[in-house]
Amino acid sequence: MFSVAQHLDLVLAQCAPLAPVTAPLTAARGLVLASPVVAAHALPPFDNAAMDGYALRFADVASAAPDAAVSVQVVADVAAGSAADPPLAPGEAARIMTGAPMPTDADTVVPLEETTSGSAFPARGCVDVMRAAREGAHVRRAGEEAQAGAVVLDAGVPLGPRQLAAAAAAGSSEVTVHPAPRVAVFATGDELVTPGAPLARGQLWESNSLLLTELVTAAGGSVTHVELARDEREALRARVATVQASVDLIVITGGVGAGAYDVVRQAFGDVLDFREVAMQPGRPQAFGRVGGGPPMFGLPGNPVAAAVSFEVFVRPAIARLRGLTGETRTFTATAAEGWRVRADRQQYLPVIVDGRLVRPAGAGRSHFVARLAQADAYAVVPPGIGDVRAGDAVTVLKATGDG
Ligand SMILES: Nc1nc2c(c(=O)[nH]1)N[C@H]1C(S)=C(S)[C@@H](COP(=O)(O)OP(=O)(O)OC[C@H]3O[C@@H](n4cnc5c(N)ncnc54)[C@H](O)[C@@H]3O)O[C@H]1N2
Ligand code: MOO
Repeated sequence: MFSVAQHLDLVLAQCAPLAPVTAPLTAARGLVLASPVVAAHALPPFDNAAMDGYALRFADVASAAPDAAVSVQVVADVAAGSAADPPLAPGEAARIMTGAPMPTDADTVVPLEETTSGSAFPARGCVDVMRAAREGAHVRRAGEEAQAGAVVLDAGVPLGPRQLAAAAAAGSSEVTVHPAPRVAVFATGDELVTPGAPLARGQLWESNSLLLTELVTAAGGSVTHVELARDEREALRARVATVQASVDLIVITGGVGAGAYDVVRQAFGDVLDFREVAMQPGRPQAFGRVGGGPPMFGLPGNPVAAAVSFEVFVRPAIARLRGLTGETRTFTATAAEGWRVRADRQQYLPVIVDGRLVRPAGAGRSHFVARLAQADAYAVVPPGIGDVRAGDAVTVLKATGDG
């Protein structure tokens, strides 16, 4: 029997970050940076106004007060996007809009609310300044957020909405990223039929391929192939051989047991590592490569076992292929009620999370796929701990797709 950690070591040793590619920002969401993003220019690129108002020399209006306004002559108008740099003589000002470049001759912006201009906000003529805070007020300085060449995003960062905005603001149109792993999902089992089709005696509606497709997608993989395979050894080998050149990972469920018709073991028993892992559910596991193919998982067919095996082994493998490091998926919670635990295996019990409390979702049997829908995480109880009592602190593994 192998520990969970030992089996995870075997898996991760076979998974390396995928070779970097260049992607346009618009196609990079969810991908992980392989190279840092550096600022092509200073951020902001030029001194600019932080408020709609008047750009002027502070010295001209330093004495301004509500009862002692100082008049300035507005001689120019600078809109955002304007390349103009109007000269300003002492006592002169330019009307300026938020984001517009500061005239070289000005050092301060007086917001329109601090003048007598009111809603008229004139672009020419005399305006009375009632207050000027300080020299440099309401000016956003070139480079105050980042200097040209500064690292804005480090390698290893996953690109979400805010990171993509930062890359765009830094002047990047494309980024160097690890591509999303392409994943093939196979469900196996002669007893399985498509959901909704009539069931004959001995048949079951197939759910693992959808479960795994959605889990892979939510974990940042790209499912490019989904197939329901029959319990025929040569046919499964042929299908895997056909698909493996065009994917980065293969996930098969069912047929890893020692039963007479367990097709994954029959087809790949000589090339994959078939292991008993000290976990409940998910004890039978298979992993390895077929020929020069990509890493391949044989997960147990019981749906809860497949779901747990995904979180414990497949998700970390996908994270590694994506170039992610240090993904933390666990947190500590308190058991709202107790439950039984087998002492010889690491238990993964589907639980309902309620703030910092967790309680079992359903009975935690490995074929209870309908009740799995109530769970939003798995309580992880290491071997040797024994039963959990109400009030105990427990480690909880987040379920993919629930944040
Ligand atoms: N004699 C023993 N029998 C079993 C053992 C054992 O140690 N000795 N282990 C049990 C455990 S634990 C598990 S888990 C399963 C693993 O077996 P397989 O991976 O070969 O899974 P299957 O036999 O193919 O299926 C198990 C169960 O799950 C249903 N299933 C399978 N695939 C799907 C799917 N895509 N969608 C929905 N349901 C699926 C299948 O119909 C079976 O009911 O072995 C135990 N037996
Ligand atoms: O360990 Mo099996 O994986 O319980 O259902």
